[in-house]
Parts: sequence; C-alpha cells; structure tokens
Amino acid sequence: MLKAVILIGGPQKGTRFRPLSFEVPKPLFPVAGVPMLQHHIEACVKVPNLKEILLIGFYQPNEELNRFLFNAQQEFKMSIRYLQEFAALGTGGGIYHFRDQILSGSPEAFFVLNADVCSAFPLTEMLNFQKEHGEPSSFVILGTTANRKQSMNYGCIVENEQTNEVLHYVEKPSTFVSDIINCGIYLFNPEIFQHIGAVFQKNQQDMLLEEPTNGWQRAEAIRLEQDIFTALAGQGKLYVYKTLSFWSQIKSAGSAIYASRLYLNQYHTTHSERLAPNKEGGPKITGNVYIHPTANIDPTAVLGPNVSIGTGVTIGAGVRVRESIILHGANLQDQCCVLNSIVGWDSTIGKWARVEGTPSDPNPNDPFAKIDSETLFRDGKLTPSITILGCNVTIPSEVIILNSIVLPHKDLNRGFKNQIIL
Ligand SMILES: Nc1nc2c(ncn2[C@@H]2O[C@H](COP(=O)(O)OP(=O)(O)O[C@H]3O[C@H](CO)[C@@H](O)[C@H](O)[C@@H]3O)[C@@H](O)[C@H]2O)c(=O)[nH]1
Repeated sequence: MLKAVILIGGPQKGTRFRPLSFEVPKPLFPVAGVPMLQHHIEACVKVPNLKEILLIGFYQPNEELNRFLFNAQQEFKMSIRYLQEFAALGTGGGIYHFRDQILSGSPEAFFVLNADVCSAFPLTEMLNFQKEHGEPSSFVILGTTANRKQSMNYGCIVENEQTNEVLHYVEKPSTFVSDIINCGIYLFNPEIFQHIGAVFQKNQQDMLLEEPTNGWQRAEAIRLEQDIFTALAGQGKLYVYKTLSFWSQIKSAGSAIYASRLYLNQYHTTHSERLAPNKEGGPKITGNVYIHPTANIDPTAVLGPNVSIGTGVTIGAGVRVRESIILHGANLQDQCCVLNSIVGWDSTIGKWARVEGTPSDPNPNDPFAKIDSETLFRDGKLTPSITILGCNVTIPSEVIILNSIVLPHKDLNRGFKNQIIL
C-alpha cells in the first residue's frame, strides 16, 4: 500500500503571492480552473494502490480548506486529511511529527510533494525507477534540468551518471554546483524516519548543551533538504529520477499564470472536457481556455490563449482576455481588455478599460529556463510584472492599469502605471 503527503506550508509562507493569498490559502488558489492542490491529488489518485493523501501544514483549519477536503474526498473517493503542525516544523519536521499517521496501515512507501510546484507528477515512473535502481530501501528525488544561473535558486544534485545515485546535494548554493535541480517531489519508505529521527535526537542533544532559550521547538524543525539529503548523498541511499516532462515552481502570482498555461496544455491528454471549444453562439476561443460552466460570456468576446475563467464571472460584449486568470464573481464590462493579469474575486472592470501586465515567462529560447519568481522590487523599483487586482476592486471605464498591484476593496478613480495601490 502507498500513501502521499502534500506539504502545504502555512500563512507565513506564500508572501510573494499577496494580495491573492489574503483571500484564500495559496495552495487553494485556482490554477487552470482548479485549486493548485487538486492537480497533485489527481496525480496521486491515479497511482495504483495509493490509499491515502495527507496534507501537512500550519494553517489553522479554515472553511475553504474544509470545503476543499470534503469535496475532494467525495470526488476522488479516497481518504484525504489535513494534519496541522503546532508550528512551522520545516519540510522534514512535519512528516516526522506525523510519522505515526503516515505509517498507520503499514504503507511500504509514500510520496512527499511540495504544494507549490506544478508538474506532470510522474509518480508511477518514480515507483518503477525505484524498483529498477538502487537498493530496495532507497529514496528517490524527482529532478529536472535547469540552466546554470537559475539552478542556484533550487536544491542542486550531483549524480553518478551510470547509477543515478545522488553523490552530492546542496540546497540553493551560492556558486554553481549542478544543473540538475530538486523538483520538490520525493518517494520515501518508512526508513526515512530513522534518518529524520537521528537529526531530531542530535538537535535535542545540541540544545541541552546550549544556553536555555525558548527554542524547544527548534529540535523538531528539520529541513529535508539541508538536514537529510545533504547527509544521505553518497551513501547509496538517495537516487534522482530525471524527468523531461513539464515542471515549474509556483511562488509568485506571475508564475500561477505560467503554471496555468502548462496545466491547460496538459488537459489535451488528461481532461479535454476542461478545455473550452469554439462553438456556435459562444465566444471566440484561441488556444487553451478554461471556462467554468456558471460563467456568463457574451458571444462577441475573444478569449485566449491561456485564460481561466472562474465561477459566476460575467464577460460583456467585445471583451478581450489573454494570458490571464479571472477569479469567481468578476465582472468584465463591454469592450474592456485584460492581458497578463489576475483579476480578483468580485472585481469589476469598467467599459473600454485596459488592464495589462508584463509577463514573467521563462526565456523561450532556452529549453532549460525556469520562471524567475522575482521579488517585488529590484534596485528600489517595482519590477514590471503581471497586473493583479485584489478581491472586490473596481476599475472605472476608459482607464489603463499597467504593471500594477491593486490591494483588495479599492475603488479606483483613474488609471495607474507601475504602482502598488494600497
Ligand atoms: N508542512 C510544512 N510545509 C512546509 C514548511 N515549510 C515549507 N513547507 C512547504 O514545503 C514546500 C517547500 O517550501 P520552501 O521551504 O519554501 O522551499 P523552496 O524554496 O520552495 O525550495 C524547495 O522546493 C524547490 C522546488 O520547488 C527545491 O528545488 C528546493 O530544493 C526545496 O526543496 C512548499 O510547498 C511549502 O509550502 C513547514 O514548516 N511545514
């Protein structure tokens, strides 16, 4: 029997996702029409003999999360539970804290997935790879190739090219180590807890020797990457399965638009029913577009490529939307234009208004380029990025909003360019 754990972090995480993460926990933000986490769950339920999915994080249980869990259990007919850490215990501390829950029912192996990645999740391939490579109790990291410069933003893996054993692991190195990076998707077996447990014991002993502080939590805060992988590298225990399929991190709101594009494209093979067709009396669709069945769209609107339209959205005559996510309840009035933007829940864009951002796509000429999840400011200036309207924002008619972030509940009375509107 197999299980899967999804590390969903908590409210202090996902800061680059503000103001969108004010309204909904980042792992539930819709990407290609469904909550980010649902893509992980859909991949897990396809794995034969996978019996339970555990979400581990430090969010207070909340209505959205409960509703999501309830719906997902119903839809996928699988046990999907949320386990709340008492504090941020790190990527290794959380699974160690809940080891009894993970091991109940005696799974022979379990996946651990970072929630903030978008991937084709080649989980069955990882299982097969594990059977063919290394010793029976070895662990597998999913890896992909990045370019030299960007690789340093990730965990970097040096492998034995014949055996794929991980010989050396460095988390976010300051100089180049390897262009194979950690995708944040792992296959473990119960033995991993011995390794995490040894780090926990050592942390505890170290703390006894230190001056007393209120650092009692520190022994439990364990990072898989720095504390476990670095030590396991070169021990014949850790292997890397390199994937050629799509993969990206979802850190910033801009990367959610990019991730949407990747998932919409995958829908051709996995969920063709989620892709809007061009049909008589409907809007003109170019490329891949997701439209929730409750959205009300004027037939003269032109949508796509890479557009996701949420529940109850209204789109008026002559509206143009491209490379954007329109969240539920938004109202795009006649002839407005939305490009490279995220329009927040229940926002209204007036007639003939133009809401536009700058895409932060990876360099299309570099096959290994990843999306740069830029910080908001560079050299004291706001980095040009996608435009984000928080929830319940009103944009008046006939204005331009360019490369701006508008915080929730703002009623703007003019156009803005390169600004954060508080
Ligand atoms: N439950 C729980 N989850 C956590 C915690 N801290 C982080 N997470 C979750 O663990 C994942 C990793 O988060 P970060 O710690 O922010 O790491 P990162 O910068 O994303 O880097 C990791 O992922 C990269 C791939 O996306 C890797 O390349 C890198 O090596 C590392 O594993 C995210 O899904 C985050 O929500 C925690 O204390 N508790």
